[in-house]
Amino acid sequence: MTAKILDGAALAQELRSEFKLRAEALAAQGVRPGLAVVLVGEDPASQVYVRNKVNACAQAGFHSEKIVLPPDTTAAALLERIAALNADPAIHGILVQLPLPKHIDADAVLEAILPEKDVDGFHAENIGALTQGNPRFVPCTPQGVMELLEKGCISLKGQEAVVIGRSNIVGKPMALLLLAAGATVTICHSQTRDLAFHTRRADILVAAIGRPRFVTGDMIKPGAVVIDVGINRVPEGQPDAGKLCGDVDFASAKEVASAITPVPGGVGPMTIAMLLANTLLAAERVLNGQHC
Ligand SMILES: Nc1nc(=O)c2c([nH]1)NC[C@@H]1CN(c3ccc(C(=O)N[C@@H](CCC(=O)O)C(=O)O)cc3)C=[N+]21
Ligand SMILES: [Mg+2]
Repeated sequence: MTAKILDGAALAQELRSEFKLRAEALAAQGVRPGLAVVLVGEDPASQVYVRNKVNACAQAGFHSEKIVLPPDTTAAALLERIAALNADPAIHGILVQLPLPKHIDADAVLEAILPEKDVDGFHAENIGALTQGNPRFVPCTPQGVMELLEKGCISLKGQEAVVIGRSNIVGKPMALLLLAAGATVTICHSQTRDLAFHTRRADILVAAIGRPRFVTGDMIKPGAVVIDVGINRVPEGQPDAGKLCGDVDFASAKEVASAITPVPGGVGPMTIAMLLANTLLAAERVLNGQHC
């Protein structure tokens, strides 16, 4: 058996065409959705991601602003920029690219973004709302995974879902969304005693570990749905060294799973699509006077 591919690139493209129409409808009512992306420092990977986000905005007819600050920017200076964006009526969504330089307290920065402009869904108020089952802005990567599962007609009610990774950005919100959808959820992490014991029980397995090709076919239950959130470089000495790969060893996993997301072309493009979705939502809420 070889797994069905869950094509995130194709679904993201479909969604982005829909967003373009919704943006035009909003613009006709006098509101052009606007996203500000703030990058501190010169990390090459971050520069690529930020460029992709700004390009996606342009393609969908959104207004966007890219704000690039030097690596030695102080927390105070960054907070000042965020305050200005909070007050800017042309900006509906604010994204501060992570990771931030070590001398800046990232949590304090994320809390400074107005919750109604927090299109990443990282503000404590938005995480709290998600936890209580009244989601406002949901973090983009896990939300993109839910869209892919829905598009693939993968039912979650009563299913055993196992998430590897407990980050605030992916693992924890992913687990909350799967729980809300009726799955029985296990969160595994670096201190989990017998990881393969858990992964082999999973009907839905989400890998968000940050280790190239870590999850191999023998760790997967036959027929499981495998979601690969990892974005890594293939280490030297392995086939395709230097290319992009996920946290899942695709070659062995696809022989065991019933459905699987590829890297690239799986979860990554969906993350960007959900960023646009959240920005639209923020702009629509302003138009409708719903400040949540
Ligand atoms: N505040 C904040 N919000 C984020 O959402 C955020 C962040 N910081 N910091 C970094 C991570 C990473 N991330 C990705 C988004 C898209 C792809 C993506 O489109 N990947 C393509 C490949 C891109 C390539 O070729 O490098 C794919 O998987 O097909 C990857 C990674 C968002 N992040
Ligand atoms: Mg994690």
